[in-house]
Amino acid sequence: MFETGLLRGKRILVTGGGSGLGAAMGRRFLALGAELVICGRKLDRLEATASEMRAQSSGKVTTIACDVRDGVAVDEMMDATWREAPLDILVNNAAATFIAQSEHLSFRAADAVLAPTLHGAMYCTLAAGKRWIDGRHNGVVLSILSTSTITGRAFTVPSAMAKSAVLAMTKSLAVEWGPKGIRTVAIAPGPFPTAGASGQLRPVGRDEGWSARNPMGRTGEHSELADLASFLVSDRAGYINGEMVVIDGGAHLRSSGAEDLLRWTDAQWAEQRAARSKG
Ligand SMILES: CCCCCCCCCCC/C=C/C(=O)SCCNC(=O)CCNC(=O)[C@H](O)C(C)(C)COP(=O)(O)OP(=O)(O)OC[C@H]1O[C@@H](n2cnc3c(N)ncnc32)[C@H](O)[C@@H]1OP(=O)(O)O
Ligand SMILES: NC(=O)C1=CN([C@@H]2O[C@H](COP(=O)(O)OP(=O)(O)OC[C@H]3O[C@@H](n4cnc5c(N)ncnc54)[C@H](OP(=O)(O)O)[C@@H]3O)[C@@H](O)[C@H]2O)C=CC1
Repeated sequence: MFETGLLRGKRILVTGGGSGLGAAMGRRFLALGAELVICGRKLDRLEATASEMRAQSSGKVTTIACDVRDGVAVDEMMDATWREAPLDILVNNAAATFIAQSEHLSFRAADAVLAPTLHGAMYCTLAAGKRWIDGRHNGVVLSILSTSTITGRAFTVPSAMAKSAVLAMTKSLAVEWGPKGIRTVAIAPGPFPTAGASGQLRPVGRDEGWSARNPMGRTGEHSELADLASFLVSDRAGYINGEMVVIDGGAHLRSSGAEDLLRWTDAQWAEQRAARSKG
């Protein structure tokens, strides 16, 4: 789809790059000539993903264990990265979510989603941005958001709030940092099956009709999201700034995707909570 070497010479950090969509984007960036840094909390998973990537590509892959909820750890990760060379592109992909009735959310439960999804994206963006500005280096920040930024989404309220806040950051920094050579862009994916998203959002017994109800009759392919991300972070998209691109087959034009949960009974929710507390 793209010219070979579209991302040659680009150093890209993907947060949460050890699994799911982060790993899919990382693989495509490598194939297009980029050098990749992936971070997450679980070093063993990062290493396993990096080994697979190295087997498929000659590009350089570095892993860093980093909890993006911890600003000090984020600064240390950026220092370690910059010691070799400046990053060119940051992908804010790490996030957390789960379905729950909002009246049952404890403060800790709300923070378990807000901290990685909102604070993590903000800490990484600030840490990369200040280094780019100090070093007069151009940069791109791509944040992976959700169509909940357009529709809102019942039963995943902390995630919808966090993603909307990161969209506000994307638009605000486009104006503030654009003149300093930093582009900020975002993607709002619809349903793209991953172990993380399915585990958190699709417990056994939840409506199975997502594909059928999608205007395109299917969920997204990881390669489709990776293609869009590759274009948006590339110099070919150099005039796109402050925008969020939706990739969902048109699903959000029909519904937020959570309306089936309005039909869940209190007993079903109680069962969901019990399953969680059993681990
Ligand atoms: C519903 C919409 C469908 C529409 C379809 C449209 C397309 C989909 C759009 C999706 C948008 C976003 C998607 C994603 O983000 S997918 C990524 C999913 N991946 C992850 O979440 C990975 C990271 N997850 C985690 O780290 C954990 O799962 C967790 C989020 C739970 C955080 O772990 P942490 O160790 O920090 O937290 P604790 O286990 O210590 O718990 C902290 C408190 O949170 C409470 N909790 C945890 N899970 C639940 C739950 N399922 N329900 C209610 N409460 C929960 C827990 O009890 C703790 O609180 P208390 O101490 O007060 O008990
Ligand atoms: N799949 C889908 O349908 C959709 C996904 N999205 C978004 O796409 C992105 C990727 O999701 P997906 O691939 O599905 O799910 P995953 O669960 O596979 O991805 C989440 C990643 O974030 C990392 N992560 C979570 N918490 C932290 C933390 N505190 N510090 C560092 N890393 C962390 C996880 O690694 P670790 O556990 O090792 O820390 C994991 O690699 C997310 O932003 C999600 O909101 C949006 C809409 C739809």
